[in-house]
Amino acid sequence: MRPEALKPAGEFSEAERDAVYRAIHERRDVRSEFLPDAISDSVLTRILAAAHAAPSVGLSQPWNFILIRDKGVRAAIRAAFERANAEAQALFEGPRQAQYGKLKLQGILEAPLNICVTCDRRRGGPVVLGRTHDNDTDLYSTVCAVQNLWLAARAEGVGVGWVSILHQSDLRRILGLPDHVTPVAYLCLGKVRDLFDRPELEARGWDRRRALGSAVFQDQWGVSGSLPEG
Ligand SMILES: Cc1cc2c(cc1C)N(C[C@H](O)[C@H](O)[C@H](O)COP(=O)(O)O)c1[nH]c(=O)[nH]c(=O)c1N2
Repeated sequence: MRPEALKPAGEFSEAERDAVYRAIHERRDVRSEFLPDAISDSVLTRILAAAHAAPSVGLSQPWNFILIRDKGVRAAIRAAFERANAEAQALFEGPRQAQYGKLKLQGILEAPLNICVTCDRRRGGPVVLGRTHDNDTDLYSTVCAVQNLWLAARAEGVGVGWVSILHQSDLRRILGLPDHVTPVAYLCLGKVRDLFDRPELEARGWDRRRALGSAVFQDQWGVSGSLPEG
């Protein structure tokens, strides 16, 4: 280790801490609220730099960001979504099927910018530190980049919607991805004025957020559902 690379961790002021938590809690998945205005290059660069600062297995930084503005490309993706979405709707039964049909689950054409975040499965060579016993850690790293992007976008007043109702094969064909590159996230981005104050799927009665206590166990699976002590 080069000692000169170490510096005091430094404390966040209360306002800085509040801002971080605000971005986390006020981040939303956006499908309909996109404004048509272009995202400026400086804002986009900051958002992408935040994504690119994500943790990655063995520092392999396996992501790429494909910026998609072309209307023809977006129309092809939108058509692929429509096909996949019809298949998805058929998988739900009873009243859920009709309820699903009423949800808007993408803003591919309304958002001025789409970004496909991909993972290069060869990045870092055949043996990557930390990936030796879990080959999917490159994909997890890429998802970390997506989350950084999503949070930075919130702070910049830019909405992000993740569209996963797409056959990977369609994405590969339309975007010309080589076999060793996996599309991880297809994102729609645009400035927003209004945002839901809670997940839209909750506001529309599809599902509810679960209490933190139901997600936390002590020492073993399911031993208790209480919050950690401390
Ligand atoms: C991996 C993955 C994939 C998808 C999503 C998210 C993630 C993490 N979400 C968004 C999802 O519905 C949303 O995050 C939750 O409903 C919680 O809402 P907020 O993100 O808090 O607004 C999402 N939303 C949507 O309308 N269409 C989609 O295809 C997807 N796909």
